[in-house]
Amino acid sequence: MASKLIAPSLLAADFANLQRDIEMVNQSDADWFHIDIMDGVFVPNISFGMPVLQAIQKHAKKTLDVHLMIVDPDRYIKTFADLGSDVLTVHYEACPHLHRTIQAIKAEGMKAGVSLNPHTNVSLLEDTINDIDLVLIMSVNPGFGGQSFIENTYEKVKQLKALIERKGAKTIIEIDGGVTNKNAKQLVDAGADVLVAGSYVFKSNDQLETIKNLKAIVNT
Ligand SMILES: O=C(CO)[C@H](O)[C@H](O)COP(=O)(O)O
Ligand SMILES: [Co+2]
Repeated sequence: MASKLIAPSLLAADFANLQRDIEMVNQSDADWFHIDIMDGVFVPNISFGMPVLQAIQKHAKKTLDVHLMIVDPDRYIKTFADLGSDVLTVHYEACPHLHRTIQAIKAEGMKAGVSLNPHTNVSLLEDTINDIDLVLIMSVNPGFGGQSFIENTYEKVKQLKALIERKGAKTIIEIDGGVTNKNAKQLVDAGADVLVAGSYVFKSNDQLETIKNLKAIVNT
């Protein structure tokens, strides 16, 4: 069985000490950097944009997992490729031509991710799942870190896993929002492959130890 991955979300990092926090992730047992881009339109919050991502890319030594919470993401696919994104995830709810968007992400050499809001049913990916490299299931409403995990997520992960298997797809499943040591094991048991953790990692007293423990929990 492939090892399960941990992706600390820099949304919860100390932006006045961003390089320090990036180096912490570089040295940790974490696998990916999760980077949340919010436009204040698709979600009711603005996070950061291209200059900050450029600065992150200069120091980050692991996979850049970029989560776009923006309207009309097609406009910026090439820009995010040029900024070093390895995985580029768009929201299902923001893409009227999802199939075209997925192909455009892949054409730029990135893995294509599609994220589902808590209210969006997994079955809507029936016709695109074989083209999607990663599905990101939101386990909170997107826009803010530090929110409580929505319990219905376990059921959604199971439904998505069943869809992937039924279609013979190679898609991996990522979970984002309110992940802690309390729900991590149950999420991987339901079928998750990658867990994003923001506040749980960065607000802890020993971040390296927190990541190490989370990684151990999901791989036992
Ligand atoms: O996409 C996100 C919010 O829209 C963040 O990735 C997510 O909230 C992670 O933060 P936390 O672990 O603190 O919930
Ligand atoms: Co995110």
